[in-house]
Amino acid sequence: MTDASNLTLFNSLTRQLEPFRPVHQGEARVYTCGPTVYNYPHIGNMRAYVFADVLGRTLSHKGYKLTHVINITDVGHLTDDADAGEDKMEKMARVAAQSIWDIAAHYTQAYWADIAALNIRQPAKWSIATDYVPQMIEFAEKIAPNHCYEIESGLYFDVSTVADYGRLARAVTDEGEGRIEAVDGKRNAADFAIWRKTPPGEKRQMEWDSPWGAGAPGWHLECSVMSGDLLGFPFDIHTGGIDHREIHHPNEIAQNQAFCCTNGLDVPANSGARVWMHNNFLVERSGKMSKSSGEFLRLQLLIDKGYHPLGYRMMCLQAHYRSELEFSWEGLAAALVRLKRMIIVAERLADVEAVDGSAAFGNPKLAPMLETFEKAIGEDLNTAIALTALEEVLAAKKVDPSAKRAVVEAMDAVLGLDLFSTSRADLRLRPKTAAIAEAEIDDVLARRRQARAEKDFATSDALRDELAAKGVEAMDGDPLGWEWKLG
Ligand SMILES: Nc1ncnc2c1ncn2[C@@H]1O[C@H](COP(=O)(O)OP(=O)(O)OP(=O)(O)O)[C@@H](O)[C@H]1O
Ligand SMILES: [Zn+2]
Repeated sequence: MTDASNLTLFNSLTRQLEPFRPVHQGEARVYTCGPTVYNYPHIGNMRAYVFADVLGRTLSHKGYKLTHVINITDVGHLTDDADAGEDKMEKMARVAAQSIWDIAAHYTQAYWADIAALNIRQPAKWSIATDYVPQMIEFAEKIAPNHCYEIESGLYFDVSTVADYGRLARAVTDEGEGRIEAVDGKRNAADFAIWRKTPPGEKRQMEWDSPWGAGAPGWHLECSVMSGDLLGFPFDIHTGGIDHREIHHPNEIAQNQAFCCTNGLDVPANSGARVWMHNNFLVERSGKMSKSSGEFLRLQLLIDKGYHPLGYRMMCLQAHYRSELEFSWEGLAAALVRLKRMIIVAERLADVEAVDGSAAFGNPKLAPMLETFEKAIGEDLNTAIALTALEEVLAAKKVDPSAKRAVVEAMDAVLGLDLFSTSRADLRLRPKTAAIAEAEIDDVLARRRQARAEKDFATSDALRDELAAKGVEAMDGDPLGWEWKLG
């Protein structure tokens, strides 16, 4: 099942599908831009990590030794990606009247809880930006003589000093929205701060001494430094949401070019990563994705409304990562039902022991399904088709159950739906607002079953009405075996 030659990925740098060729034989080194921990992540943010997780699982599945790094941005990300505005962390700390360190700790924990709930694997390392400030200063000192200039507000990177600035974004350097901004003394509109000085007379909560005065590193510098330090230039794959293709990643690439040239590294090394991959956005029409709106779409909100988080993972997998995905509650409910169908079949395999890979994968009934799966996932992570292959395996009749279990396990190791550890009952969460406890529902339903068995339909109907009055609908003969839902 591990056919390492069979993986193509869409490289945003070339806008083409390319066969994956690792920098180091048998290894895959991946860096994913992590969250800015100034607030809870919304489910759109989490789509970026589901995507990176599927990429990592696929690389492992194809036989590569994976080293995955995700960072935590706890300093330096401004309210405007185009290098203007206030530090998001400083701003939240001011509004909440709390220390930045407390804010960062709280929202990092909240993010990790979402990571766990979505069955996203732990990376080899979570790199915390504030742990790398000395390395950032060192990196900046190295590239400063040939690529940077100092003005009152900080040390700026001169984008005209590197070849082909912005080729990832395919942007015109000095034009376009978001690129014109008002820092006095900048040489080019696209130049960006790699070190922001604390203005005279002010004191920031997070600041460090540097050759350019007290201040804080720029967000783009952080990712260049952490990825290069932990994975070595060049490494294989750098991921992030599609918005990063426009500013953050072009700026990282410019810094990496400067660093690699300064350090005599090869030309192919100079983008830092060979492949840059971007997930498209999760969108929502009424704007609830934005953290500035009151009730924004957090994973916890989905859970509070009774949707198991793996239903959201399923929703992500149903779309290709490069397509925009529109969020709707109906779509989420449908994804959850689909997951439940799979789990019902998986429960039947619960006590079956999986046979050894080669015996299972050679099974004549399952082999074509496996081939479809391998091809789909190997073609730029086509999870939508991979899911249908998994469903075919689950539905296959007259197949040795141990072979079936082995194949389902192998496929689920890539998709991460956690089919063998999640039960049907786990999936049914009681919404926070429900006026009745589950035990009470179960009790009424048991009495109702008894009444029906005794053909006492008057009592049975009365009990059904009693539940309905509390917002619960009894479901007779539901094909998925759900006995009730909220009406
Ligand atoms: N709606 C979305 N759908 C998918 N990915 C997204 C979406 N919004 C942001 N992302 C990605 O989420 C990841 C985390 O982003 P980050 O924590 O920096 O938040 P952000 O981009 O500042 O979002 P926000 O402005 O809403 O706080 C990044 O890879 C980003 O590209
Ligand atoms: Zn980044």
